[in-house]
This record gives sequence, C-alpha cells and structure tokens, in this order.
Amino acid sequence: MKAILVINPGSTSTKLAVFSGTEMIAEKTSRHSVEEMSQFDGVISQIEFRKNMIEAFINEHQLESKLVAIVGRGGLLKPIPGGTYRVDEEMLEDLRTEKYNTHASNLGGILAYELAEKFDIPSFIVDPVVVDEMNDLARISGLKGINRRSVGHALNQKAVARRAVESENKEYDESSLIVAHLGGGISIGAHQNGKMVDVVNGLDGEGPYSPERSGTLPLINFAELITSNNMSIPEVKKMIAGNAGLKSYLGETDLREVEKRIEAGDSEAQYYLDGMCYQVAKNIGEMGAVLKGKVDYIVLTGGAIYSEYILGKISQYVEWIAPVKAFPGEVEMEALNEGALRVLNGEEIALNYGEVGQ
Ligand SMILES: Nc1ncnc2c1ncn2[C@@H]1O[C@H](COP(=O)(O)OP(=O)(O)OP(=O)(O)O)[C@@H](O)[C@H]1O
Ligand SMILES: CCCC(=O)O
Repeated sequence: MKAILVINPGSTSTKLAVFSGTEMIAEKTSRHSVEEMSQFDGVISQIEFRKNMIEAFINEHQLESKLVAIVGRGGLLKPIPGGTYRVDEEMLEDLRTEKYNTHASNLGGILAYELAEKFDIPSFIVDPVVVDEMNDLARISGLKGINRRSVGHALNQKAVARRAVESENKEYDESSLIVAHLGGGISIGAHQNGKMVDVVNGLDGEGPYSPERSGTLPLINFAELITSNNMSIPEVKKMIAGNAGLKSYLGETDLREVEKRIEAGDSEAQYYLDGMCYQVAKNIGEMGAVLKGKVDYIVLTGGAIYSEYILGKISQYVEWIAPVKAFPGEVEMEALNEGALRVLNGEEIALNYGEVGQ
C-alpha cells in the first residue's frame, strides 16, 4: 500500500490523516488546551511538540515504509496562486522566520518538510491561506502605502465551493459563489469562474468579528487604544487576531459553550452571538455586490455551521441573495490529499514557490 500523510495544524488542534488513494484509512485529531499551549511563546516553538505527536501516529499505524508523500496545510507566505506547491528551502525560510506573520498553519509546510526529509519522500502544501486571485480593484485599501491582501481559508473555501456546484452538475470554473468559512477566524470569499476574486480577511482586521478575531474596528478609537496602552505591533496582532471577538466580549471561543449559555438564559451571550451573525451577513452582502448580484449559491462552512442557530440566523439575512448551502466543518484533509494526489498521478505539476507570486 502507498500512503499519503496529511498534517493540518490549527491554533487549538493538530489534525492528522493517512490516505490510500482517495480513501482515508486512519485519522487522529489532538485538541490542545489553552494550558497546554501556554508553555510555548509562539507558533515556531511548537515544532518539536507537534512533530513528536506525528511520529507517534506514524509508528502507531506502521507507515514508515508505506509513505510516498507528506502534505501539510500551507501557511502565511507571499501572495501566490492556488495549487499544489513542493516545499523547498525558500518557502521554509519564509515560514520559519514568520516573514508574513505568525499562524498555526505555518507549521504545516515545516512539519511536512522535516518529516518527509527523514523518509526521503516529497513534501507539499496545497492552496495555502495566502492564495491570491484577487481582482486589482480589491487590493485598494483607501490609504496610499497600504494594500489589502488576500488571506483566508482558501483550501476549504475552494474545496467546498467545488462540492457545492458539482452536486448540481455545474462546474466551479463557470460559477459565481460566496463562501463564508466560520471557524476560530472567519473569511468570506467571492468566487467567480474558479477564482477567489475578493476575500474578507479577518486575520488582518477586516470583516465580521469571530470567536477570536476583532474584524473591522473604528479606526480612531483603535488608534487611541493602542497608543494609550503603548502597545507593540506583536501585541496588537495578538489582540486583534487572538484575543478579540467573542473571546473579548464573553471570555469564550467555543461556540457550543456560548449556545449553552444562551439556553440557560444568558442574554449577553445571545446579543454577541447574534452580532457576529449580523456582521457575517453584512459581509456576505458586500461580496454579493462584488459579484454584481449574480450569485449561484452562498456556501456556509467551518465548525460554526454545525450550529443550527448560527446557520439559521445568517440564512435569514442572506437567502434573498441566492440559495444557501451548508457544509458544516471542513474538508481540508481530503483537499490536501487530493492536491498531493493530482501531482503524484501526473495530472498536475507541483508549483515552484520561487517562480510564482510577487
Ligand atoms: N457542533 C458544533 N456546534 C456549534 N459550534 C461548533 C460545533 N463544533 C465546532 N463548533 C465551533 O466551531 C469553531 C471552530 O471551528 P473550526 O474547527 O472550523 O475552527 P479552527 O479549525 O479551530 O479554526 P479555523 O477554521 O479558523 O482555521 C469553535 O468555535 C467551535 O466551538
Ligand atoms: C485562515 C486564515 C484566516 C484566519 O486565520 O483568520
């Protein structure tokens, strides 16, 4: 048997899977508590911890002689087109030095490379969070010297977009969709004829607030807050992308716990959860304008969409735009495997990081 190992590091989890062809033959999700992660002073210092976990998984499933490739969820790199990339030294350098900011998915490429090197097999990343297919107008921020950048859950957005249209016997390359991914972070993409032509980038402080991100903030109040607290840039990044949103309002990022509080009569929890749904809906409307109202489907995905409450709230606001399709959770493991398989089967050539992007 030939096997592909898939590594998907998240801020609160490490998801592992092994595939034979398109069949998932084993999987494991390790959840990392706030206490467990508090021993690390950042993402890069978690490499050995996560690597030990993956090596135990390889041993447990006796994969040493079966692995033909390792694929990891790609991280914050320079802006690049979608596709499967071979992990090379230049990419590794950008990930290890966190040149384009810190993110748990940066570990995907690093861990895939370091483990694959040991087994003398290739390592890949697929559709990383920086996939850039934005139209030129979407890049303008409103202030000379600052450009918007394309950062989002590209891997899952593209994979569920394909599944949504294929279930209607349509082609992704000929469809117009709005895809909202609601996880710990939220990103919302306008997909037109196979390209994500605009994306609401929650990591850099755009769009709706999420369980742990602030989304858009009133700029003057924000500037006053950071100057009066003498905050450094790393502190600001941590605040807007890790300690904001529901975490700042309710001290909670787990939406299941927020719903339990609502059921127990906590009106504050309901107010802020409803606010998040309202802001998501507003930004879906914005992407509807990007697509000039020609929207085949609105696709809602990510862990939050397991919640009937959240799905219902958002749908109420946006279903006049286009039919809503729900894909709770994500299909990232399958999408990573499929990306590696397309290269191993010769259907696609692995892209070279040094030769693309800006
Ligand atoms: N059954 C459920 N009902 C309600 N919310 C859920 C359910 N399962 C997961 N969630 C919520 O989904 C959120 C996590 O989503 P997801 O797993 O997509 O995020 P992540 O992988 O940690 O981050 P990201 O998707 O931003 O990379 C959490 O707030 C979690 O509480
Ligand atoms: C996946 C990149 C966006 C985010 O984490 O908010």
